[in-house]
Amino acid sequence: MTLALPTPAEPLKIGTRGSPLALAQAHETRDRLMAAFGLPEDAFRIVVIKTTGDDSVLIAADRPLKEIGNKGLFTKEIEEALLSGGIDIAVHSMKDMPVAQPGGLILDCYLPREDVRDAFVSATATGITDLPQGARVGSSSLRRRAQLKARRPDLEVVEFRGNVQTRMKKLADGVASATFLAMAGLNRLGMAHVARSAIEPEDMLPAVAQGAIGVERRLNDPRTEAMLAALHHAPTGLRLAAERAYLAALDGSCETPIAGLALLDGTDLWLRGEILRPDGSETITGDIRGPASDGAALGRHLAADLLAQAPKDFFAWR
Ligand SMILES: NCc1[nH]cc(CCC(=O)O)c1CC(=O)O
Repeated sequence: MTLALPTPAEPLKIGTRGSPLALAQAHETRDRLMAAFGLPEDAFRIVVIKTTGDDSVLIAADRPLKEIGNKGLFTKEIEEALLSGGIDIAVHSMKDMPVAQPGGLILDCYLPREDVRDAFVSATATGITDLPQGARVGSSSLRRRAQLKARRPDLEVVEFRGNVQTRMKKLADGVASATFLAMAGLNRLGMAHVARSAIEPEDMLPAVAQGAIGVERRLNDPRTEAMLAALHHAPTGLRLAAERAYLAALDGSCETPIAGLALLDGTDLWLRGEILRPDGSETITGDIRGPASDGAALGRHLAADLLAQAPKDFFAWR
């Protein structure tokens, strides 16, 4: 079924970062809009926007992510373009999105969620357990670093950034024996074959919103509101409402090793959470079940539960 929509005079401008994954996500969004409304490709224009997060000096490969900070690193310039009318909608990896959007913008359209799992990538080992004693693993994600150290304190973790190709080259050059990538990104790039194994959430709980794409728009823009409403995947929206409320209540940023995942079980949500010390020396976990319509409340309750379990100095490194 195609939906009727007023024919626009101008192509709808879709804003995105320029990385291969960001472009794949922008194309998926465009393709879904074309299919939903029976529109031709030239009804859309994909506009690439460079963000602070794409600045190669600021984001120098050996600079720890936590030094750089993450508040809107990949989103600020894109949101400015939305507000100024340079673009009409913006496509984001929800994993990288701050929990609140700037005034005048709204994020209420999610595409169907991809695989939520982390991929284990290595030429020599099949998974975390068979890495040799003291092996070097590359990751700049505080969550993955902490989760890995919690399971294998003997391993050495080194900073590891860049796109998939860059990271594969670093592995080939022996910079590390293994790394992690999101299965979602690999699938969307048609590169699932580089995953040696997919790590189940029971073994490594993913980041909040991992695998989900969100489409942001201006408030008071009825045309994009109607278009995105038709695209929105409600089950993904219910899951992310719980996960993002949980993250917001923990005041999460990329300085905080936080994991969280909601699954739908009929009309109920099952939300699991984990917070860790950055060195993996302590892990606090919890879960909660309840009606999917109460997702945000479930998220806040789980966050409060984990915070109540945390010893006084648990967040001292913040
Ligand atoms: N922080 C970078 C980032 N943001 C989203 C993804 C992958 C796609 C996703 O999780 O939706 C990645 C790379 C990675 O973790 O491998």
